[in-house]
Amino acid sequence: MNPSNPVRRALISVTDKTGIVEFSRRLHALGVELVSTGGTAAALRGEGLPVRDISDLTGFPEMLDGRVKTLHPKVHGGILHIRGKAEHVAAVEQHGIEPIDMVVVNLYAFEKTAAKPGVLFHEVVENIDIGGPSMVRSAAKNFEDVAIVTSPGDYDSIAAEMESAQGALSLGTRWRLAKAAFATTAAYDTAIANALGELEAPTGEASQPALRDRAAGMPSAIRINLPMLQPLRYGENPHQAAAVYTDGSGKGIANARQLQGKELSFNNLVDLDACWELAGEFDRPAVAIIKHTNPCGAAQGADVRDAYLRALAADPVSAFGGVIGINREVDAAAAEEIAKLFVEAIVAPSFTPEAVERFAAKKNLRLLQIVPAETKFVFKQVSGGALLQGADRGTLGESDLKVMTQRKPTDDEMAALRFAWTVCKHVKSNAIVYARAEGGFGQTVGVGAGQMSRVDAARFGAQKAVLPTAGSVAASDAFFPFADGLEVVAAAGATAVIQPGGSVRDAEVIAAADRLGLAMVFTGMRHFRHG
Ligand SMILES: NC(=O)c1ncn([C@@H]2O[C@H](COP(=O)(O)O)[C@@H](O)[C@H]2O)c1NC=O
Repeated sequence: MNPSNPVRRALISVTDKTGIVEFSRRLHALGVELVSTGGTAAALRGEGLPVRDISDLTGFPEMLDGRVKTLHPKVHGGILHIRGKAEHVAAVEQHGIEPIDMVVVNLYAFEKTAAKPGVLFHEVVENIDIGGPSMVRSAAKNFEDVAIVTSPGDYDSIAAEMESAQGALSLGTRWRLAKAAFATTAAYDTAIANALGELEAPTGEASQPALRDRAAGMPSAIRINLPMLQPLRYGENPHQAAAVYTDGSGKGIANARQLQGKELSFNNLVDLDACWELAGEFDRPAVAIIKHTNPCGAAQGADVRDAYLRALAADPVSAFGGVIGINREVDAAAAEEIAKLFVEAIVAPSFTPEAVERFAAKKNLRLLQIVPAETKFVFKQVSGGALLQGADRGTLGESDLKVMTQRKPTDDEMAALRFAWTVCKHVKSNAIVYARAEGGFGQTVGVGAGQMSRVDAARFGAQKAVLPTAGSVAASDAFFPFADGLEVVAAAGATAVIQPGGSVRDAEVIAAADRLGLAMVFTGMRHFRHG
């Protein structure tokens, strides 16, 4: 096909019929013959469009419950022959094969079907499209002569281009469509392999439900298929290339909507993810200010402004140039305060128009509006392979907390301990978090992050504290192997401690806590965060 060879015949076979009538109408107006499979033909005919049945083109009925409709040499020969090759043209003429210049296909909704609660095994299998991907691949391979349209989002621009070019499409457009088509079939097969990989073996019974036996465990293989959303200027450092990729869900940091500000950097996205995850832990208004993935301040408050001011007060020096995560809509009062500080980026579920107005003067400040996503797995690449683990969704129930000391925490201490423990989960190991809870609203006091020894984490957290550590509480992401870390915490003036417990020297550590007058709670759960 070239500009002087317009599309004469289009084969249309779509499960998602969005926009197909309007697109077909425009093709028909350009003189294109419409050939279609059962349901699609009915939909087009129902709107008064002249359609030729696929069975008329193949000379064969659609059969086997739709398993065989377009799987025929008259279809694939019509798509695949090279128009400029005499032998190909002679062969199709000899066999009465009519050229198909455009294929419009979208596939059986496999993923949607497989995700249906209570779906039967055979229903999942039946929704594996065979004929559709075959046509998509044939047409994409022969992009020099054939156009392949797989996305309803392309209908309008394709029709418009054809209308301005006497029914033809440029090679550039066909190349772009072909690449998108192969990405579509790759993603489709990935989805099938992923879904089937988690199903129990078939029993042959018609009523077998498609249960996922590994729903709570790990996938049998990792097949990642995430298209690039946009290239980034560079990675962690300027000499590293980088880009951001999307799962297409429209949720989470990768898909957050940027309302204003400079181009996002790799480090911005990493830090935004960290602060959103932390702020999102709390039901009350909460703000997390992050530097290098660790919180320099995190707090709850009566409203967003209050939470922000309390988070900032925890370490205003480190907060300079940080990123901020907020778990609530940001209003004008909060924006007014936040705009006084130099920060790189802010992420929140929404911003009032007045808040957006307040930020508008800060042209470089990146504002991101996010739809929360539930992260199921955390992926880490290592040389020669990868590690996959369930996301750290561990939370504390009432019965998980065991008071180990003679003194029980007061209600205020307990509120602060719970807050400190939640923040600690988001701090690089070894982590000690000092916190307090004025009026029940948690606030970090000092954060000792990413130290090679727990005793250093306890020391640095206290040394860095701007707010008084006297009267605070402390959380430790893993057990104290010796009493020394606990002694540092007590020397800093903390009155209560929360930690997993489980050390062979727990008895020693508990005795030290009693000797120092501390209240200490065990959680039975560790929150290491290595990287
Ligand atoms: N079996 C075949 O030959 C075949 N040819 C096309 N399809 C699919 O049938 C669907 C459209 O069916 P209908 O036009 O009947 O609604 C499309 O999603 C298309 O990808 C087929 N179905 C499954 O493999």
